[in-house]
Amino acid sequence: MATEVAVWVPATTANLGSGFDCLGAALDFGNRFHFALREGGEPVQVVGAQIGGENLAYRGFALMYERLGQPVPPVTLTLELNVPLARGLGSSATAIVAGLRAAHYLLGNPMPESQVLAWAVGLEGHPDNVVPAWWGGCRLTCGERVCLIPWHPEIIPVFAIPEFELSTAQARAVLPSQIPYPDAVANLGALGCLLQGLREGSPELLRTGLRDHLHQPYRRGLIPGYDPVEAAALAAGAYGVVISGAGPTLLALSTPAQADGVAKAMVQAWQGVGIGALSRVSRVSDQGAQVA
Ligand SMILES: Nc1ncnc2c1ncn2[C@@H]1O[C@H](COP(=O)(O)OP(=O)(O)O)[C@@H](O)[C@H]1O
Ligand SMILES: N[C@@H](CCOP(=O)(O)O)C(=O)O
Repeated sequence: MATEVAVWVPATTANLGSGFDCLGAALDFGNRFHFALREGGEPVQVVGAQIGGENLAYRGFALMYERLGQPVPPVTLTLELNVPLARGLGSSATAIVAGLRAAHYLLGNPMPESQVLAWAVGLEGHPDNVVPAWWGGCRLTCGERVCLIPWHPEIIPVFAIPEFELSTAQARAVLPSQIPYPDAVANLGALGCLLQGLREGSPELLRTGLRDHLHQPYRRGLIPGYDPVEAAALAAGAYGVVISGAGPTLLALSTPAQADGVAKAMVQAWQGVGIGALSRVSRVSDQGAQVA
């Protein structure tokens, strides 16, 4: 039996506007988690980075042993993090997927992959970052059904990542428990347009499809600078701007030719309201979580 394993998991951008809690895409950067079993000592030693809250990589790791009725072995966990924490780029999903995948591997892969994925989704609470992190690509999840959504290669995701954090828990706390019927209907139409727009690379369909009525109206107030950053991206030629995951990172979809200009405009707009930000011109990647 192996006693150590490394798992790489991609960052994700979830929701993509109208696909709240069901649509997300894997990106071309990610986190690496190395797990080495020990004979004894404290349950977990973490090396490489400090996580503000609970270490969800260890939580996922321990969950696998618990579900199989086995004692959780002491482990040294080494983190190589490239996904910023609490920014809406799926950091928690990388950790959960890595923990479960690592423990599953070390136990000899005894469970169907679909069961391990379901446990990962259960721990995160929604599938739209965990599922693309697991499989790669852009994925729509509906119950147990997962669809690969074609992503036109001329659509470039451009991220503006502000210096402040916003936890997913905070961003979910502002959502109402009920929404008006017209808002639900508007999102049904928008999601249809978005999926078609992502497939065709159609600017008109993307503009319509990125409009959301379920979460963004309630969350944008948590993101100082949202309005000027959105306006700057649109003026620089973006198809639209949405909150990446639960925020505060903002995602613009752009043509390849305009991507660098959109990135620069978004960062400048954030700086204009006194908030530091970094940009990242990314790609949707086919590569899901990898055990090495
Ligand atoms: N890379 C990581 N490794 C371990 N635990 C993590 C990691 N990223 C996030 N977490 C845990 O998940 C919690 C929730 O993160 P969250 O606000 O959902 O961030 P994000 O939106 O970036 O996924 C964090 O407070 C932390 O306890
Ligand atoms: N659908 C979730 C997505 C959270 O993604 P994260 O990258 O912020 O963890 C939500 O919008 O709450």
